[in-house]
Amino acid sequence: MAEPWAATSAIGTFIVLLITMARNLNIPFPLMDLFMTFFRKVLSVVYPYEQITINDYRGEYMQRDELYTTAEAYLSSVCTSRARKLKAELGKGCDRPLVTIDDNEEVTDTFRGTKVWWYSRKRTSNSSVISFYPGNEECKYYCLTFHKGHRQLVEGEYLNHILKEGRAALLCNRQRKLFTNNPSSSWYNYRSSVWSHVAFEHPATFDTLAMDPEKKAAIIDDLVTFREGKEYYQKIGKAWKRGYLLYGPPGTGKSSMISAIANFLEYDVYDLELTAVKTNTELRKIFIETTGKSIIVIEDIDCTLELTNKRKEKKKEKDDKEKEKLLPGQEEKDDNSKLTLSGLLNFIDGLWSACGGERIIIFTTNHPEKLDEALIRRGRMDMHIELSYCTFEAFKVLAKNYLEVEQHELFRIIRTLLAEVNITPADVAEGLLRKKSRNNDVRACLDNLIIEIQAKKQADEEAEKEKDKSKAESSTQKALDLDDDKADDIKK
Ligand SMILES: Nc1ncnc2c1ncn2[C@@H]1O[C@H](COP(=O)(O)OP(=O)(O)OP(=O)(O)O)[C@@H](O)[C@H]1O
Ligand SMILES: [Mg+2]
Repeated sequence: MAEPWAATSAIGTFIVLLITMARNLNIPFPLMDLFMTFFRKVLSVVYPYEQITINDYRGEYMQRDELYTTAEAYLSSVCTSRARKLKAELGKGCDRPLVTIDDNEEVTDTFRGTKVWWYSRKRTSNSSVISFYPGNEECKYYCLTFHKGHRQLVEGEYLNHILKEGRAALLCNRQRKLFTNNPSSSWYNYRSSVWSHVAFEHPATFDTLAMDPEKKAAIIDDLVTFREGKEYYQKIGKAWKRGYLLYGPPGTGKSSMISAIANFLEYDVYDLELTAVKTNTELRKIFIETTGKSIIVIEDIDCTLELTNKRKEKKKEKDDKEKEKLLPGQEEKDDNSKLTLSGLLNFIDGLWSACGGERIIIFTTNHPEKLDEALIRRGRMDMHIELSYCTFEAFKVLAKNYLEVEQHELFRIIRTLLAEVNITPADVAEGLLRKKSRNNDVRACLDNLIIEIQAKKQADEEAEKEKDKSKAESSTQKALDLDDDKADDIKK
């Protein structure tokens, strides 16, 4: 049997010839119809192929069909080596050109030992109506042709295989994004949406992140387990999401770690600015408009909302008094008209998290002790990660990245100093930076760092002395005040 496309074009030419002949010989239509029915029956015996058409656009509003885009990506990743005519396109949201088979080109693919044929085709409309929608004048489509004996395999498994592999290929090729939420006052403009985005291009990775190697390995292990845990999460009945609380002093790498996680998992980042959110209802809308394979970040959570223990307690007393005056049902309505801790908690572990694929939520703070326990309990913030002052191990990572040195005689002095002084990786990184004034010299950079750490040590010691001095002064003052009180009592 000839290849399907050779047979198809031969049959096509034969039919065109027949119709032309029938017209020339004035053969009546019913007779011709009878002949065609008979011809189709014979054809189904001698030509045992069936085909599925996958159109580029579909529906009343001409949306792009996902099966077409995933098939395109699949063919681009799997079959282009077998095609002779290719085309390259820079798709929307992609950071690399997509090379795929050109129009009117054919390729074959083999799935579980079964051969299938893909034809890329273009149909041009004869209609003179001008359409707003793309694809109305010109429709591209793929014809997937297969032996009729393999119909079940193609419909049941091969198309799903195309979807899965094509989605994975699209994901590899896409430009990742950094989203920020727009103030709700601008949502009602038809052009603006809840989130705006730019390309996410932060270069921080786990290789450039200076921290204890064991801790780093544990975090990477946790992320890999999460990424590969779809079936496991389903089995244990948990939404596929994970929360990380990053805490530590300013400049210890919390934001850098978020970028490292995003680059490692190849996820988008949604940087949620809570101060721009006024109510729980707005928060719900914002969360619902995030997509799967994303990281939702709330930086400096202790500064953005009244979520700290003390403020909450004070407020509780006030709220309790006010609630007593409210009518039944009014309380819930009022909670939705402002942003509350319970509103935030609802969305961390509420229903939203179950839809649309895996998500990670990350909070950062300089003061974890100020946060409400409910907010950071395990199950919400599953892993608490402390980013601390620079240790010698962390310094070695920075030295390797910044100066490309793994050993140096000055490392010994730096090791001793780092054990005594609290200095952030940000300060160490700045001290190591290659500069023209340091002639890009490794020794000059390390010397400069030693000077900086020694200066920090001195400053810390002076601050400590100052603290002791003021402590002593205040206790002397207290003692004096006490003496005065006693003297007054005696006088009385
Ligand atoms: N652990 C680290 N490893 C590598 N570089 C670091 C690290 N910590 C800080 N840096 C450097 O310092 C800069 C500031 O760090 P980063 O913004 O990640 O700190 P942060 O903990 O988020 O601080 P803040 O609490 O003020 O937001 C980074 O751009 C990076 O160059
Ligand atoms: Mg930060």
